Amino acid sequence: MAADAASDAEQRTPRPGDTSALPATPPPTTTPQVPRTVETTEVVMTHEIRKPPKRPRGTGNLRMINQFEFVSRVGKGQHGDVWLARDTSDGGKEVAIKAVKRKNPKVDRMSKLRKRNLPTSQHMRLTDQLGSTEQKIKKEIAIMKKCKHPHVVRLLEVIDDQLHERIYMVMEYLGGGEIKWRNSRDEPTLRVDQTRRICRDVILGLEYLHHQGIIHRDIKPANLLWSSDRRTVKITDFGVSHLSVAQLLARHGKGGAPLDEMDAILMDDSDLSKTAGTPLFLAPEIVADTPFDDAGNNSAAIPVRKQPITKAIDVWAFGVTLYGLLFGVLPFMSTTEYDIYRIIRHQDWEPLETMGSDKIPSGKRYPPPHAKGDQSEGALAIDLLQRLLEKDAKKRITLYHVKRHPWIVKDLDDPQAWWRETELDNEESVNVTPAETRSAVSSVRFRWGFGRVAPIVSSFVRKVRPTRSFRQRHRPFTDGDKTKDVGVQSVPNETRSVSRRQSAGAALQHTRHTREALPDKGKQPQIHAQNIDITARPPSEDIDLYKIWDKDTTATPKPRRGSLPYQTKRPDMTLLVPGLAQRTGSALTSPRSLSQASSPGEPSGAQSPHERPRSRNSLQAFMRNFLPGRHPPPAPLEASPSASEPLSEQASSPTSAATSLGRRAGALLGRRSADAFNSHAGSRQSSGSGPLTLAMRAASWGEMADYVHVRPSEDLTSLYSGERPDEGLDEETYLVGAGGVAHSPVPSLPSGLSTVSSTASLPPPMAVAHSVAHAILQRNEAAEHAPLVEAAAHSASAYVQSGHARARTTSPLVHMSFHSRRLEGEVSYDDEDESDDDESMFGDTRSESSDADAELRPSMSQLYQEEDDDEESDDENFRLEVRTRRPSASAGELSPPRRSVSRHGDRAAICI
Ligand SMILES: Nc1ncnc2c1ncn2[C@@H]1O[C@H](COP(=O)(O)OP(=O)(O)OP(=O)(O)O)[C@@H](O)[C@H]1O
Repeated sequence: MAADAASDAEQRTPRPGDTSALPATPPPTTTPQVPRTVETTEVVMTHEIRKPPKRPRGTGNLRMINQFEFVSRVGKGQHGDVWLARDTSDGGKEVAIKAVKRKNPKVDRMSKLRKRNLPTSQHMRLTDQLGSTEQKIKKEIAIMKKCKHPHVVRLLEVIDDQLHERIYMVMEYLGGGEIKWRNSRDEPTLRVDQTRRICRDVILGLEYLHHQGIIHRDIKPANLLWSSDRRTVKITDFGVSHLSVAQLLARHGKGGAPLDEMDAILMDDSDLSKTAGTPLFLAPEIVADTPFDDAGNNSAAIPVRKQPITKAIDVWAFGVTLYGLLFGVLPFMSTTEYDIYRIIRHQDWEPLETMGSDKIPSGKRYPPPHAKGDQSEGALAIDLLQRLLEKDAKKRITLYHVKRHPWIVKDLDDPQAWWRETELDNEESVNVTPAETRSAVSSVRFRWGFGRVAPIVSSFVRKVRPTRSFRQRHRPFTDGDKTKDVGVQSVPNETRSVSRRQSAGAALQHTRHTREALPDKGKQPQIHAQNIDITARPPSEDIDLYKIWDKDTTATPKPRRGSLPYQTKRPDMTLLVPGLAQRTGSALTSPRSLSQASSPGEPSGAQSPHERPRSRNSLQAFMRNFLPGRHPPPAPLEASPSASEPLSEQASSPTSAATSLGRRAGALLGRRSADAFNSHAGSRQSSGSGPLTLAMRAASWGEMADYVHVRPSEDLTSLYSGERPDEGLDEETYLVGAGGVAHSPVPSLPSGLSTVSSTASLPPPMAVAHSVAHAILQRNEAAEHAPLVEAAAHSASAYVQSGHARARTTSPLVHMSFHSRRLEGEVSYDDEDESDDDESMFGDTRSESSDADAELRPSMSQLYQEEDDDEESDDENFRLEVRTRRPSASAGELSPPRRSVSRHGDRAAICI
């Protein structure tokens, strides 16, 4: 009996390479005439931020958003941090909350820079417009709302905090964290059988996603999370995922929702042409963009050109992941992005001798294990990898067959039962109706939509800061002006739909594109099937491993024009986008610590005082840490204050408050020169009772006291909130105030240029301009740069004098950075409240320095453009940067907050 069962099981279990043993392709999904809409998730959409309840003293002071209490940060993503939180309305149930900013200029710019280095596609224009942070968040939420599966992380609630322009995505919490698949010696940490179990979970999750028309696009170990008991693995991070309209059409056919009513953004299949995901895990068809190889030959040896981007990219990424889990390294490795693309396209992979932490022999790839009839653990694994890492997407194994591969089911007592139990019930498949799609997006509001006034109002409300009046150009500040206390008390809870301003063109294009592609209802699935691979095909039909792999695909291709391998570029270019740690090499904060300082839901104590706050909220957290007793000043300039002395007490003594706070500001943040700071102690004393006043601030920069307007209420917020951070200060950085140039405010760094005294008799704007020019000239010692630099300085000056900028200068105005001996930057007036920007990102690794490019725009007024418009111009070239710093509240006449770009060209970045 047992023997019969065993032989039955053996018969049922396909042998590796025995294609006949693999189950037949599943029958096509039956197409319902009128697709049934199944509400798969009950994601709560919350637009109201409730005031946290008062809690008795001593019961903790954790930050709350509605009923959720933030506990600790568990991860950091590109768009925001992920927190462990407790749902106080549900017995303290643990949830994960991803807090993302709707707009992230830094990420957007970086992705633009990156995008320019990538192969373009016919859809690039459209996808460019769809690539904003806001757009990604929308898509991620809309996609996650569709998912309810044991192996996909669930979205539970979306909290839309309009006031702070943040979205909180409340998800189920996966306490086991990311899969740790290798140790520091690049050895695998998982046993082979553990890897197999993980794979089974991933296959089920992926199969479900594909069934829903969702292509994940970023499958990798980091996006696979363990449950707390480590029994289950779930797929997370839908940041670049895609909901394929073609796939949905294939499922629902004619009965599907009319496309032109569907959301253009969510359903745009042209989005697939974007290179998204993690480079090392990208499929060959994503990184291939021409029908020719890099040597210009129409090479049949490379079978992956111009292939449609389909769900097969997830299968490839799963293959790379499996390889990583088994061997502790990835199959295709390189230090540069360009090179990795070439390797993925052309290079073969090799298994290591053993796999897993239990070091099971893996065997060789050639001859293929199936040809030898080898059914060992290693042979089966290699066979599966061969099928997964098939460069030709058409020949790549499908998930249906992965699920039935002998290695996957090797340790299952009853694979048939597993297949049966995990089969997706077609009847329960999700359909996306127009209404559902609309609500998936519009229920999260990203802009207020009440006409033309809305942007102005919302912009004002969200940008206004307690100590900043940049937005109040029509209400000049006076000392008695109550508007200094303007804060944001309440925000109308509008429920209008998403503004499509940014993507109106995209929607239009999409509609056209869609209609052209779908001229006739009856042909819909077929037409799309030409572009998008929507049907599972048996992998056995045309897979011949020898045929594919015996071809010589290792010839080094000639680099294409416009896509130079990274290494071939000028070495100094790499200096233009260094990490902060590389650039500063000093007591300044590292990029990591800086980034970790940013958090909307920062629980107290989570930040170090050395970390720069990025937002008003995190600034408050920072300030808490800044209080005496928490973190002693690292480099006291004077005698340390009593650690137990509270801030308020210190503030009551003007001199001591000013001195001690100023000292901490200088020492902790490394922003100001110790010498300058001390030499203006007198000014500091005039600062009144405020914590760190403008007087102190100005004094610390060598500014003249005459220009200082003291506002007692001003505190450190004015210094940091929304202003350009000085995290990038290094020996190449200068800060220029009306009174001169302060160089190297970090004491540990060499000081070359100290002040420019010759500007004392000039009015502040001119002084600034001259200071800039002087500083640059001194630094560069390059006379040939003089005209350019002077032109820049004068233009900056004209800008200031034209009334667009402050009439008076009370704080460091000019921030210049020399990234390298031949520096590139741009001229831009940037009011972004995105303090995590740093000038390095404006360095363009591709642009060649050329005097021909070096010109300032004649009219600075042209610099005033809409925020969205200037994104375009960012792309053009990157030369010299001039940024407008946010003035403080008492800065007098203020300019409207605008930013834009103009160019000219020497290698300096100037921030005004
Ligand atoms: N539901 C969750 N439970 C537990 N930890 C999570 C959860 N979601 C994310 N994390 C942790 O937070 C980290 C960041 O998650 P996120 O999805 O933001 O990653 P990312 O891919 O870098 O982000 P982004 O989409 O912004 O690029 C993850 O690597 C993981 O460690």
